[in-house]
Amino acid sequence: METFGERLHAAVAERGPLCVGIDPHAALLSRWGLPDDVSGLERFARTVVEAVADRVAVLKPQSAFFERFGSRGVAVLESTIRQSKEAGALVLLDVKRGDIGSTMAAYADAYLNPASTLCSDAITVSPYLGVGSLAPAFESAAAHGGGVFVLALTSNPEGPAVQHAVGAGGRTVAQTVIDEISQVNAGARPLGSLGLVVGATIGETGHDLSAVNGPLLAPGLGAQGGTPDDLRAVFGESLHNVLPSYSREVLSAGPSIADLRAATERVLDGVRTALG
Ligand SMILES: O=C(O)c1cc(=O)[nH]c(=O)n1[C@@H]1O[C@H](COP(=O)(O)O)[C@@H](O)[C@H]1O
Repeated sequence: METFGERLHAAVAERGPLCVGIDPHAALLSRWGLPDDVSGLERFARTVVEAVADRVAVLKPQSAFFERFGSRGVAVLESTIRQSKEAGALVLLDVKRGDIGSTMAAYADAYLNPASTLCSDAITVSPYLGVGSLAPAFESAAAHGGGVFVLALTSNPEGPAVQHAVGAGGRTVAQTVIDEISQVNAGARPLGSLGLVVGATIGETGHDLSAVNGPLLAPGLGAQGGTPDDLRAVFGESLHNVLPSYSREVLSAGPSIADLRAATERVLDGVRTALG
């Protein structure tokens, strides 16, 4: 069985280093002329999948915007995951889960076990109950060829108050997360299956990402003010493992399929140049 790291490496080699987020904000539904209900959600997600799932390496549906419509929204999420995979994109489900280990095992079953209708190629998780509490997700990912992206240095302005806090060993909380994930990924070729989330907006923070040996998801580009030029300062020597992620910057080009594709091409060109 191929690992997620192997599959992601191949997808990026074939399609380029880009993740497009599917974030059906109420404001975007309105901008696209769609109702703010489950039919609008369904049209929005289907259009994004039709426009880009056959050309981008990774699609990242943001679960919150589907959950907002209850079980019918989750049913749309299930079809979005299925259709995206069928068109050849890897699906990174953005759910940012994190809980005690025994509960984490149930989340892993929901999102990483092929028996589930929500099974995705990878998920986002939050490490603030301790990286060790995420072990059931790491184990499920390893068993099923999936991936897990752990929040390390997030793109929002509130992040540093927690993530830059220095612990007993003199390391920041974020560096502890980075180091623990690096240990699990050590030795994997061409890339480990555990990723980190590091926002493109954070600037130079002095954190050491050189040993991660896994994908570095970089949200915060576009709508949150991050630019491809910022990536060098944030990632330094680890630029080759960066997976830039855009949601609103691309989505606001819709509902025209051609315009969504053009926006995707434009951001891909921008990040290719920046990543070198
Ligand atoms: O895990 C994420 O993807 C994530 C982490 C982070 O630090 N910042 C961040 O913005 N995100 C997500 O990335 C997307 C960003 O959307 P845009 O700002 O529209 O590109 C949202 O779905 C966020 O929830």
